[in-house]
Amino acid sequence: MNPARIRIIAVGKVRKGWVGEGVETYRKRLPGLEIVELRDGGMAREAEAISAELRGGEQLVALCEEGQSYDSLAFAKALEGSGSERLAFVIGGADGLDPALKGRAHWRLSLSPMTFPHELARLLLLEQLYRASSIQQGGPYHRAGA
Ligand SMILES: C[S@@+](CC[C@H](N)C(=O)[O-])C[C@H]1O[C@@H](n2cnc3c(N)ncnc32)[C@H](O)[C@@H]1O
Repeated sequence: MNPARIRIIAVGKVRKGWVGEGVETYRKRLPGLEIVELRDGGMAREAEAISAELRGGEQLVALCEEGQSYDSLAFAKALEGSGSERLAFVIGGADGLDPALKGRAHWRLSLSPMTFPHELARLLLLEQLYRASSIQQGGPYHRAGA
């Protein structure tokens, strides 16, 4: 997996230091992956800002509880299957993502049926992206069931 074809577009800042540390740890392990932070300000405005941020040819992956869920091996495979497509993983703010935006997403991805604060969703997504990259490379990071 080439992390440079992945962007995370996230509404809201990471305010908790310990979450920020985790985000930075995994971001460094995924060189080239870009994180774009957008201001929070209501679902409709946020949806406009997200749409304006998306690049032509980039596939929108909306993070939402009700999306498709995977185990880590299947997620790694799904990412591999997306070939060289450029992916924008979009994380909503406190109000969540606009339903119309989710409706036009190429892929709706759930990290769990439970709801997480956006900061934790960012950290969990990064960790799973790193895990997927390690699985694809046959690295020792992923030990299923361990
Ligand atoms: C606090 S949550 C928003 C909750 C909001 N009440 C809702 O119904 O969407 C903030 C963002 O984190 C992400 N998120 C939270 N839990 C998630 C999960 N289990 N799977 C995927 N994304 C999640 C989503 O992008 C969501 O828009």
